[in-house]
Amino acid sequence: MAKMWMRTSMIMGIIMFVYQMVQPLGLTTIRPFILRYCSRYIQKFIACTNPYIEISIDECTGDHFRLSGVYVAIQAYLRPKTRELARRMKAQFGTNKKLILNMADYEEIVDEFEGIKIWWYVGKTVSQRPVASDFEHRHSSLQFHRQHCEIIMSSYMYHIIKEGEAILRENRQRKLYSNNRTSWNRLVFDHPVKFEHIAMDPVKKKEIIDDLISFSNGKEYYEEIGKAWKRGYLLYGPPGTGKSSMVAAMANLLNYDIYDLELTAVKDNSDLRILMHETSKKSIIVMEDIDCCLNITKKRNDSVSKKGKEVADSIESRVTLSGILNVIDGLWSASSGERIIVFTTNHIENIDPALIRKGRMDKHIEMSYCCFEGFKVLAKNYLKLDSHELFETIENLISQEQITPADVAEHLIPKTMNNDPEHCLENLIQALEKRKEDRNSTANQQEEPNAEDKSEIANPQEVEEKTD
Ligand SMILES: Nc1ncnc2c1ncn2[C@@H]1O[C@H](COP(=O)(O)OP(=O)(O)OP(=O)(O)O)[C@@H](O)[C@H]1O
Repeated sequence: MAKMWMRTSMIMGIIMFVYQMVQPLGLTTIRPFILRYCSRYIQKFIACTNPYIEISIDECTGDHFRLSGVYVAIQAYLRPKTRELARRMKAQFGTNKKLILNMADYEEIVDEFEGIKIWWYVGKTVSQRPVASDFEHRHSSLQFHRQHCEIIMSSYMYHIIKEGEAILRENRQRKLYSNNRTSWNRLVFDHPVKFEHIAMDPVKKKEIIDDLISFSNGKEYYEEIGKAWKRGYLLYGPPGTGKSSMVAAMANLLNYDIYDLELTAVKDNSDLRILMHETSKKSIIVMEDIDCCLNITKKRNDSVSKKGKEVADSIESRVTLSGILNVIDGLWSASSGERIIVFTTNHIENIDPALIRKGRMDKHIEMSYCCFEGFKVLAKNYLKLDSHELFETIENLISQEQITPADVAEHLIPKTMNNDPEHCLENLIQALEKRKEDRNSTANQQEEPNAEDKSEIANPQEVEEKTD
């Protein structure tokens, strides 16, 4: 170190000496060169002696001054630390008036990674735009000791970007898209339903959650097996069993957007292709009541449901089964990023098997009538009850009657302020008992004509009289 200082001061001395010699000669033309040479040397000298490295990440990217995704991710990563460590912050209000705090200009905080200290700092730059006026933008700079360069470059930088992106994804305002003929309209997706609210067999529910999570974390796996990163789910079951709620819960679990594709609004296969290619990654594309859509059911003319017939009469969609198959397979192969396609139907028997074969619809999920486990979920959601003495009666009745979770939920919602949980449970018991009575009386009615028939046959005299 001492040697270096000696050598540097010698060189500085020589430079000063040369400069002093040159100055009185008035050699104005070579003076700037000498000065530039000196300042370059000084900069090199500082770089050699300073053991710290600085990297700047600019707020803007490219010639068009677009906001850099990496910069945004870094800001998101630093945000929790900023709240904790910074003395000066800048406040912004995001969607839903959510308060966002970032580091103020020229503020500095310290981060730590694997025992290494990293100093973060926000600076400002003024850039000259080719057309418009000069414009001021920010950069985030990190400083660290030269000896940690390898770890910072190979691990830390990737770590902060990944973490930042995960934070952004979590806080992102999700979107619900609905289509017209060839374009999507966007709304904020704000459905609060989560898997814990869905009434269904808990084993089946866990299986679905595991499947979704392993899909969303499966980038490497899908690459390894050479398959597009896509998954299809078929949700089938009677109305009111929670198919739409399940789609919303899926989107909330994975933090995906929803594209609610109304096939009856799409004129033909080529418009369908345009719509599908406009969907973004990390999304769920839903086609509800797929059996009701035009031209794609198994035996359209004789078995299409009532709703399907009404739709068929009212619009002129020429989307065909092969159009849908092509567009799904095309999307599967041509676009990058994870996507889920969900078909829902009340009549699985009406759907062409080609549309729901494994590989297109990988998982078939039956949404069925409410079981006792499902009821317990609803009782917890609506009445905040984990147990009650009336549960046993309900368990007994619900195992015999077919009642949808939507119907159970309707009985459990308190109708007036005075409705206590017990009253709601009694309402449900009454409803279940009424169903039981109705079922028994229908069964009796069906049996009665048979009894008459038998008695008629049992009395041959009467039969003879009748035939006469
Ligand atoms: N399995 C369930 N778990 C919790 N709530 C449910 C469930 N099924 C239905 N519900 C309640 O009933 C309402 C209607 O359910 P949903 O629209 O999800 O049923 P669906 O099967 O999609 O019906 P449809 O076939 O008529 O579209 C929901 O808003 C929810 O409150």
